[in-house]
Amino acid sequence: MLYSSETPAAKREALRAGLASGTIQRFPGAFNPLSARLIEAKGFDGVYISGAVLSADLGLPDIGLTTLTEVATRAQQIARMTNLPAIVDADTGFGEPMNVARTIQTLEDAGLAGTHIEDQVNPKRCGHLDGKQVVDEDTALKRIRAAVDARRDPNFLIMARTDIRATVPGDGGLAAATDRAKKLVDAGADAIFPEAMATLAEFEAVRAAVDVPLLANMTEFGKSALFTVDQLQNIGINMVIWPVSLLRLAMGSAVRGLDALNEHGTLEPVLGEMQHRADLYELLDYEAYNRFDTSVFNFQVSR
Ligand SMILES: C[C@](O)(C(=O)O)[C@H](CC(=O)O)C(=O)O
Ligand SMILES: [Mg+2]
Repeated sequence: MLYSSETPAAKREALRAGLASGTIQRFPGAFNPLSARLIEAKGFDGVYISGAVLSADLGLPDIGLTTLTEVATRAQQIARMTNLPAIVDADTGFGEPMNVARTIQTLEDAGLAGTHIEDQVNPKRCGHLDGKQVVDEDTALKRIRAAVDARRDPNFLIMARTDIRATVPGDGGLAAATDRAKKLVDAGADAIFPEAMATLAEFEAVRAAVDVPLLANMTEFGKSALFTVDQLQNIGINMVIWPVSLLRLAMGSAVRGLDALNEHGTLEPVLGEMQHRADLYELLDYEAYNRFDTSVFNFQVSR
């Protein structure tokens, strides 16, 4: 109850072990602390905390409007609800290299297992939109060096994301991405997130270029096709995220529910789409709170 029973240090060790295991680590995106519990209950390996979801949750587009304080606060609320390692999207690191250093220490303090810092200019864009721009190599490497130097727990995962692929048309973009990935690793990045890869062959090219763990972003309606876990595992990807998917599913369901309410004046026809009260209480571990204090849990739920 009250949740996680694992320390942040133990979760970071588990993440490192998972990435070294040879089995791809599956990280769906939690859109709130409760959904992190569901991800754990369903047997996934970790929880991703998306900047796009964090922004959308506030009703904002994903264009660098959220602050470090907002991101760290929400990430802490999510991370502390699960025993799984959680990694959070830190966008461009919230400023210059010294801000990046502060970002890393703040996210360590918030109990995260790791983060990714990208090489877009400020203000950033969703990586799957056209018209985004990246910073020059020197600036990109300085961000990663600052991040690595700032961390106190050597197991806190610092992943470098490069958005350069989609900023250069054709094969030149892929060459730029493999080149930047290598340099980011030399600068100390523990893992690479090559953003907006169009094909499996493109992921394979990055795989051949660097030895560190690689992340694949299976976000829907973007530039990458939706490869399966097996396809990604077979080409040596170490971690896959579905960053916004649970929010999209939940919002899709909310749209259908409101339409049904407009049409029928009751939600009776969509009860099957809903999580039952009993399942919610199970996910919340209501009974553990009962054991703690029987005066709190003094009712029955009927199916
Ligand atoms: C991974 C990502 O950075 C995120 O914030 O979740 C987004 C996802 C998306 O907008 O679909 C990105 O790919 O830029
Ligand atoms: Mg993002």
